[in-house]
Formats: sequence, C-alpha cells, structure tokens
Amino acid sequence: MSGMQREVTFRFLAQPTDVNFGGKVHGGMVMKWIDQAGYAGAVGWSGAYCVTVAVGGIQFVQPILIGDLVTVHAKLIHTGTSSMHFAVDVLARDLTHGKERLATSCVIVFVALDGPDGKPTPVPAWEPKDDGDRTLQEYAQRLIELSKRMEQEVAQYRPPLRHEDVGG
Ligand SMILES: CCCCCCCCCCCCCCCC(=O)SCCNC(=O)CCNC(=O)[C@H](O)C(C)(C)COP(=O)(O)OP(=O)(O)OC[C@H]1O[C@@H](n2cnc3c(N)ncnc32)[C@H](O)[C@@H]1OP(=O)(O)O
Repeated sequence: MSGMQREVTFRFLAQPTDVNFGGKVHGGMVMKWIDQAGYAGAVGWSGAYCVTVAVGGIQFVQPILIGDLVTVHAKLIHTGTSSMHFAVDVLARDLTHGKERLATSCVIVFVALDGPDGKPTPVPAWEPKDDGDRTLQEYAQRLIELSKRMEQEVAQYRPPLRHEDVGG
C-alpha cells in the first residue's frame, strides 16, 4: 500500500563478477545497487513507476571485497510534490570477522511518473516524526540547494546542445 513503506533493505554476497582487477567491488556496481534499492523504496512508497533524477553527497568510504555480506539500506528522508529523497547506506561485513563497516553513503532522488513515458505525479507526503528525521530532512533540503547551484555552475561551461547532437 503506497505511503506505508518507508525503508527497504537488500542483503546479498559480493560476487567475483562485481569486482575489479584489484579485488574490490566497482564503484559503478555499488551505484547500481543504490539505484535498485532506491527504486524499490520509491515504488513502494508511491505505488507508481519511478525514475532516478539525482544522486547527492555520495562517498565511497571503504572498499567492499568478494564474499562480503552487503547490506543496502534505503530510508525515505524527504518528499516534495513528485520527488522522494532516500538516504542510502551500503554496509559490508567480512563474515569471518563479523564486524560491519560503512562502505558507501549518499542521498538519491526519485520522481514518480504517471506512466513509463509519463509526467511527474504527486506522491504521498512523508512527515518527520522526531529530531533524527528532521535532521535528515534538512540534509536532503540542503543537498537540493547545492544541486541547483551545481546545475547553474555546469550550465556556464556546457555548450548548448544542437538538435543533431541528440539524434533528432
Ligand atoms: C512498468 C515498468 C516496470 C519496470 C520495472 C523493472 C525495473 C527493475 C529494475 C529497476 C532498477 C532501478 C531503476 C532505476 C530507475 C532509473 O534508472 S530511471 C533512468 C534514469 N533516469 C531518467 O532517465 C530520468 C530522466 N529525467 C526525466 O525524464 C525528467 O527529468 C523527469 C524526471 C521526468 C522530471 O521532469 P521535469 O520536467 O524536470 O519535471 P519537474 O516538474 O521540473 O521536476 C519533477 C521533480 O523532480 C525534482 N528534480 C528535478 N531535478 C532534480 C535534481 N537535480 N535534484 C533534486 N530534485 C530534482 C523537482 O524538484 C521536482 O520535484 P517535486 O517538486 O515534484 O517534488
């Protein structure tokens, strides 16, 4: 039921196909897991088809190795009209030693659409319940501001796209 499921957790083992030549999981693979967990959270919250629009504050803190137990935890921390902002932590645990460590964290933003090729559609509003929630919501809002400033910065240096550049 939409508006009821705030958190999603994926848990699996890091496999040889996930790692680079140095034996560490590719950053791109970690981002794929983040995208998938965020997508599951966004669809679970909104009950609609969702697309990724932004990722902010991503930090690769520690590597993930083959055989580590990986936990990807996505938690809704802010909703706009059609957007849902999830704080995602990726944790890794060497099963032989048992200690879990933070590998990667970020905030990922999804927008609910009224169909796979549709337009943004409203999502159920989420309200913070305690000070911890309020702190996370403020963090999401600060990242939106930073993202807008970054877009303005990038726009100054990106040449305008021509019609033929986009395959039209
Ligand atoms: C039925 C099929 C089943 C399939 C099931 C199988 C799938 C099983 C595997 C799934 C695995 C995972 C999948 C992941 C999902 C993808 O990876 S989707 C692919 C990557 N993403 C895209 O292609 C999206 C491309 N972007 C777009 O199409 C357009 O930007 C959008 C999202 C339609 C928005 O259009 P727009 O005209 O910019 O709309 P606008 O009203 O201005 O903004 C909408 C909202 O986005 C927010 N926004 C826009 N830009 C930003 C930004 N940079 N930062 C923050 N917020 C932003 C706005 O603030 C606004 O928020 P609200 O105020 O409504 O809360």
